[in-house]
Amino acid sequence: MKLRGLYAITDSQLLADGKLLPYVEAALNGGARVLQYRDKSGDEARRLRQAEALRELCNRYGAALIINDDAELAARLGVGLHLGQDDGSLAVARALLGRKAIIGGTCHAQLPLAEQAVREGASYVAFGRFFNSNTKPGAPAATLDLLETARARLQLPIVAIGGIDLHNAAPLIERGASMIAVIHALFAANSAAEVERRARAFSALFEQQA
Ligand SMILES: Cc1ncc(COP(=O)(O)OP(=O)(O)O)c(N)n1
Ligand SMILES: Cc1nc(C(=O)O)sc1CCOP(=O)(O)O
Ligand SMILES: [Mg+2]
Repeated sequence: MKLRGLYAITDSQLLADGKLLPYVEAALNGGARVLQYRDKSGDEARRLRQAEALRELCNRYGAALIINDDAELAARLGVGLHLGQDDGSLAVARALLGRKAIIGGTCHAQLPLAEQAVREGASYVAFGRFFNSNTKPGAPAATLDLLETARARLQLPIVAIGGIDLHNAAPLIERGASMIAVIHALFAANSAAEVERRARAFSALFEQQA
């Protein structure tokens, strides 16, 4: 599938109390093309149950499901994977998940990390954080210039992440981001209808620059 558009990432706090499935469905209905299941709890049974439900939803909407951090869970479900610098080897994950799986890697603000991720078989690279992030305030900062340089040097899709909202997303797409990954500005909403409205607005930014 083409990796372009809104990349929604779940958050266990924002999507507690029965919000996970309705809010994610609203994001998919609003046009999110990729969904990452990001859950830092060690509750394996719940993680498996939730990830299976998300896989069913994503299949229904023709979106890709990516599991954060957990190559074993991704392999068990036959879905994609996102790995950070401390989450294990991309090359090992590629061998485990096969050549068709979508596998992404965090590259912070460092092109050499992206070049290494390419060599190890990544499907996309992620740079960030571009703005102040509610979800991850301590993440190292990346610049728009880095994005432009990366776009010129790398042949694979680039994901931008960190503090992205409807007011600051457009320049990231203009400067080379194929996808924008969003947690707070998408899911910190009072209703599923509001999540869908935001997802539509994020997705429309890509149509304007097609
Ligand atoms: C699309 C995307 N980009 C970056 C990250 C961050 O991954 P990581 O550095 O491993 O941090 P955690 O998300 O695991 O806290 C991501 N998850 N997704
Ligand atoms: C999970 C994550 N990784 C980042 C990085 O820079 O690698 S920033 C981030 C949080 C993204 O959430 P929000 O859209 O709420 O800022
Ligand atoms: Mg990680």
